[in-house]
Amino acid sequence: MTQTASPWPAPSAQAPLDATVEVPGSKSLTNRHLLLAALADSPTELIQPLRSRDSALMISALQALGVTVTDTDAGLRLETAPLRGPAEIDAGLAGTVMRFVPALAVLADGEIRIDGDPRARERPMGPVIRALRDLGATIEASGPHGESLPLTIHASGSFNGGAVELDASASSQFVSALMLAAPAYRRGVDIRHVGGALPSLPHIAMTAQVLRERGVEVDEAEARWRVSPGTVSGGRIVVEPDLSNAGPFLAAALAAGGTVRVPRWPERTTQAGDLLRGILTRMGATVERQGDTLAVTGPADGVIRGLDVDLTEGGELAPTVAALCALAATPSRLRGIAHLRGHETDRLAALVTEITRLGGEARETPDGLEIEPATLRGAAVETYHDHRIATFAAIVGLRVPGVEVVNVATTAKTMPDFPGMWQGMLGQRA
Ligand SMILES: O=C(O)C1=C[C@@H](OP(=O)(O)O)[C@@H](O)[C@H](O)C1
Ligand SMILES: C=C(OP(=O)(O)O)C(=O)O
Repeated sequence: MTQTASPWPAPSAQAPLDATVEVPGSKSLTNRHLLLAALADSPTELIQPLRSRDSALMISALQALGVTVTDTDAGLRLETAPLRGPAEIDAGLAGTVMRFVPALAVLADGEIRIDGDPRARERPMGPVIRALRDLGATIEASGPHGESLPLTIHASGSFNGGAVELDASASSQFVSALMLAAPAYRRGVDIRHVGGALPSLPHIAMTAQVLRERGVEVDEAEARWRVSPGTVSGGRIVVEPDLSNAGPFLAAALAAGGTVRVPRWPERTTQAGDLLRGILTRMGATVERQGDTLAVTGPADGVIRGLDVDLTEGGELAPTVAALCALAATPSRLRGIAHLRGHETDRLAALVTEITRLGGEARETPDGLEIEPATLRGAAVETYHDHRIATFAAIVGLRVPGVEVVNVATTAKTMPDFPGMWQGMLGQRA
């Protein structure tokens, strides 16, 4: 990871926006389809996939296990082969790589080592490691209970799968990981979540949806998911734009005024980013579909309304929403997001620290944040290798002069050229 030498001066908006922003492909859909391509019975063609650090890490992981990945004009072509080790896999800071790939790697033949960035070694992994061990995997892992990266999987070329209980209250990705690899397990999986509130249910629905699209049988009940063993079909898959990454651009319409449009907004989707339509409306925006485009217009009087919202389903939207709350005229409460403490950084602590640094007022609650109206001032915002803290700062910077973003390059985790796209939205040259 490269650290930019000097902080990026976040541009302030000089006039109301009038922009159309083409958002790159969804991280969550891209990495799911990449992983499924490794199990498919025929080649997979991904059209408009995300090309970013997280998807590059997934591609490298699959290549290390024997999958052939080729660039095409429209995207990527993947052709699989029997999965094999030995392999060394870098998960970076990608939750989708560090959780999904171990569930795939148990199917390979040989020894597979998986490690990541220093922070990746702190992100929760226990439930997925324990579940794979309960199902018969041999995994050596570090950490106090042998439950964090780095890990070594001793795989034998096939895996039984079966029934397993796990606590997914720290991350929905534990459930998605097992579900995605399950069609290739001899007995599939039958997962029960036992534990506290389960976050990010739309992401589990997305996992079920992509499996079904490829011909796999999935049975969903309350806190229980069964995936039958079976063939995963290949074929041509068009990836939706990343609606969570659209978030900062749509939020810009509230922070700066004017209208921002995002084309190719899906009519129906499992992406949690679709929740933004309701959230931004509650904060004072006018949100409308114009054909396949979503258009968000900021409030005519420029006044952003605070809100009390449960983000259990869309935790990854919290930094974007928090930026608008920090600019809002009334108090806000974000609930249901205790698990954000295990994201790229402890996002609740980071948001409180950075809002405070900007002259705002914010505090942590057991499961979220409270943010009060305040007059903000410019500051150099720390980003903690977290792409969404960087985009949080950019949103605030539209309205507050003198905001700088430390290591804006960290946005490359899920967006190839965030500074260029942001300046393009403002009609400025990068
Ligand atoms: O499965 C996925 O693609 C994701 C699930 C969610 O994880 P958590 O349930 O850990 O929040 C989300 O926040 C993350 O950005 C992507
Ligand atoms: C939590 C996130 O990422 P990850 O997939 O690494 O968990 C995120 O992108 O907001």
